[in-house]
Amino acid sequence: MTLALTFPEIAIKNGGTLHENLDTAQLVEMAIQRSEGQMSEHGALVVETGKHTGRSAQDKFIVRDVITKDDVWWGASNKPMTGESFAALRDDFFKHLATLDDAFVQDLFGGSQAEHRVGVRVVTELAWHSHFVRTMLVRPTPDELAHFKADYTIIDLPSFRADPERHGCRSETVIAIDFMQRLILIGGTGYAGEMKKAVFTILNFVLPQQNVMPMHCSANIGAEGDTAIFFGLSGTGKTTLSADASRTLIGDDEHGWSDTAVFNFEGGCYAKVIRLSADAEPEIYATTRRFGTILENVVLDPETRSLDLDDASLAENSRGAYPIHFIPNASADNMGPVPKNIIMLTADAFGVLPPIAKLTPEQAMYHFLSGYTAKVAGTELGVTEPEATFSTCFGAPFMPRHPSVYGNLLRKRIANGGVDCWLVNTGWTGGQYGTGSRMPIKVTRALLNAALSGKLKQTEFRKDPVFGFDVPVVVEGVDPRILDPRATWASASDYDQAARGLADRFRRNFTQFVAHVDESIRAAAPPGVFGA
Ligand SMILES: Nc1ncnc2c1ncn2[C@@H]1O[C@H](COP(=O)(O)OP(=O)(O)O)[C@@H](O)[C@H]1O
Ligand SMILES: C=C(OP(=O)(O)O)C(=O)O
Repeated sequence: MTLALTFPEIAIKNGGTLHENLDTAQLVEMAIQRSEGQMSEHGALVVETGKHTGRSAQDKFIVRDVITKDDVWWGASNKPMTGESFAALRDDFFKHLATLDDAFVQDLFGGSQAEHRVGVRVVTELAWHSHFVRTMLVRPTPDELAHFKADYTIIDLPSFRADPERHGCRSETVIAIDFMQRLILIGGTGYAGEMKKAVFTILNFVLPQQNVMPMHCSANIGAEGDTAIFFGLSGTGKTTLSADASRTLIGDDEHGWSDTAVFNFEGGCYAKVIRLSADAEPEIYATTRRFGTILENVVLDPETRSLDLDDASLAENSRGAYPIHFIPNASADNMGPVPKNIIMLTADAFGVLPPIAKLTPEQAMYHFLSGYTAKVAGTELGVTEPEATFSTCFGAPFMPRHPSVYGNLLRKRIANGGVDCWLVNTGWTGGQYGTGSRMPIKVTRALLNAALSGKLKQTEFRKDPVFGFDVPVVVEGVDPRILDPRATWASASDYDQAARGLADRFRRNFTQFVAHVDESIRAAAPPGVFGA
């Protein structure tokens, strides 16, 4: 394999400056000087990303001809790019870089467990993107920096405009990964999240070969040293629910499960801040009022510099990025023991799934491969209201290998024993999106507390006739009616129809995995018999 790019190859305009490894204060100052953003009354850096307020999922490519075909899963999420197109793109990226007066470089790690991490050199056009990526990834110690070796290079140029004909892409936006050159090119988008998701994609490619399960999940640790992981697609509550004053936060979005630990890939969190409530999410709310936090697409009063977190006029997907230690009680080393509980979060826009259900190991594998949820408005370009989707592994856009690779790793780990699995609906209750309402965060937290404390599995369950999993009948501190979604709908027959419709969708979606799993997993499909 070719090594990652080295500095001399990164040339900017004659006499221009390559700012290497600037710290937070320097980057914030430069971002403000260059009018990339403004400071809020409490010191957060507030920036706008223009039309790019979410990931450009359709613009992500993997170079095809230099890796063996079987290494990559060419599902809808991974589009192939020829080596020729990538070469042209790479040339044009370097030409574009050479027109810039300056650029920023950060040397960072993806991965907190030293034996499983990758060194990433991130070259950005914008000071605030450099600040973002430094906030989000794992910052090397001075000694590690002195000996830093980049395994991968990311070049991130929002002002670059791709040419679909010449570069073999779809639009002026491009995110292209060449695993052999170990080079990632991100152009034509201001959405900073693309950089962190690119590192996630790298680790999702690399870690299965090291027998580590990479996961789109958050993670925290209870008082007894019991780790919980929360799988979920964007917007299902990984960040919200993992920040819990009674538990130690490992991370909010991307983790590895090795033989010895659950470890965060990152060193920061990326929270959704639209309509953020100080009451329901106090720890996250507090980060919006601190120097060092970056707020993307939050509306700022130009006179008072106060924030309006309720104003979605710039974006529904407004975000706060902050280093993990801004959350009180975060783990010092971004790691915890192997999990005792696995939570699968789903934002069910049909409003038919119960707020919590207990899964057998086979059902857990079935739901992991299915990845049913709703895409939440704004998280991907073009999504304006919740949209039902099956995103395998609860993170299809970031999984370069076949889902069965991740599924088999999960299965092995669950089979080692001592893990309880739960499905949690953070989506709609009392009817589908439009009629019902979003599950109250307080209810979800109460149910999670009961599950994680070990109390919930001791209570009485009923078997759900449509979905086949076990649903608790009574949980202390929770209105029992909300536990039974059918009882929350105005019309039970409408519920039955919607539930059977979702069960059908599950079965249709799963046909793609049938050949990859054994009969016990196939038998974990929703029976869908209610009222039949
Ligand atoms: N019951 C619930 N559980 C979790 N989040 C909820 C719930 N109801 C509403 N929300 C909102 O949904 C969003 C979840 O976003 P986030 O936690 O960032 O998801 P993720 O980290 O999975 O992308 C937040 O804006 C949160 O306030
Ligand atoms: C950053 C992202 O992930 P999440 O929404 O899960 O935080 C994203 O999907 O763009």
